[in-house]
Amino acid sequence: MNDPLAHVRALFDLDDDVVYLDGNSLGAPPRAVAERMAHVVRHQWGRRLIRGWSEGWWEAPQRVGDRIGRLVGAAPGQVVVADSTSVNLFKALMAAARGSDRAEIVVDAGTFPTDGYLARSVAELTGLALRSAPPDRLELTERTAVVLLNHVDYRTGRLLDMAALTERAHAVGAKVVWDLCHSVGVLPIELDALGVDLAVGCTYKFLNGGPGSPAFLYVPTAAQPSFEQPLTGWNGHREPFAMAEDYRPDPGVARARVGTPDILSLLALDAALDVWDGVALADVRAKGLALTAHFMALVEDLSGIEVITPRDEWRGHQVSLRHPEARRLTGELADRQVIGDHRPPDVLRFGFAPLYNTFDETERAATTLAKLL
Ligand SMILES: Cc1ncc(COP(=O)(O)O)c(C=O)c1O
Ligand SMILES: Nc1c(O)cccc1C(=O)C[C@H](N)C(=O)O
Repeated sequence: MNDPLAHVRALFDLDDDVVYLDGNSLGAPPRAVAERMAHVVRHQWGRRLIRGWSEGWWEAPQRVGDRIGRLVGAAPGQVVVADSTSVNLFKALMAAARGSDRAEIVVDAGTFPTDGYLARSVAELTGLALRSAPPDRLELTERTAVVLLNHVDYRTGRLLDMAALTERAHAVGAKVVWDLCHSVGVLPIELDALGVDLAVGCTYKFLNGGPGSPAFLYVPTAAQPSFEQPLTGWNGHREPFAMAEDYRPDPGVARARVGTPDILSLLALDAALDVWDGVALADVRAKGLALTAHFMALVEDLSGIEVITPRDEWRGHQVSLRHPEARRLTGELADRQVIGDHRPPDVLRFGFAPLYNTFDETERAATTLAKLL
């Protein structure tokens, strides 16, 4: 395949003898990050000290949010980078559910656990019921206040139809919150165009922000005045430095902020996002589909292996294989420098990051697995 992204791998600090197929859990470090962090620590923090806050740090959650907005089809002023995905899920679900005269929150069955746990807490706090339903049988009705959906399933890699499901939720007057953890940086997403109500996602996977890099939250402009999130910290205040007694939320997306941002992680993410300059998401998508298709073709007939990732284009950039000895195989692959991961009880997961993974690596991983089996 002609690979328009072949040159991007050189922007990453990777060892060529390691086949890294776990970028869907923790992305690889872009080389620019180490250099930028040294600059931030020595020059911004070191020389500017407290003055850093008025020299770009304070606005960084919105500025970096706008950079992510470009990857998810959100016009400027609608994405903030802050906190963890879990915390942002809580803000989003509470804002969507509280005050509703409807009866239930719906979450897709097989959701990543934190989403389900938080939906449960929000249901308890708001007095709504929580119903878990398979994505192809959601059965949304006028009773549904909000539905929480994982765009790409962390276990199987299945991709949901965001356009159709958002429309279905809206047809019954329900709100939809999308978890984009496994789809941001994978395929073109059109949050504004589809009229998505709220979305969250993490930045340490395909956005390569680094371990624990802050998550993002999308609140569309039209919904901002009514976005009443429960964590009314001073960073979300209209005039944080007025130190006022009463909480008055910022009129814009900054109302989704809570406390002091983790500037070092945020600026590491900012540096990591540079690798996306000049990259077309359509190319990323095409290569991701090709890498995963190639890998599936190489492993599907191996003894004891069942491919559980969809073969059609309704998949993200991971391939999940079921095998009774998944845990042992994942460990033995890692011993041979092929890094994937294991999800209990019996799933081997391989994430393909088109910015740095190659077809040669795909073949090395498949050959190593074949030898082990
Ligand atoms: C779909 C999904 N949602 C949420 C999370 C958790 O996010 P965090 O640990 O940033 O709260 C993850 C991964 O950890 C995930 O895969
Ligand atoms: N967030 C993680 C962490 O803090 C440690 C180890 C792994 C993770 C992950 O991101 C797991 C990932 N969300 C998954 O899809 O399983």
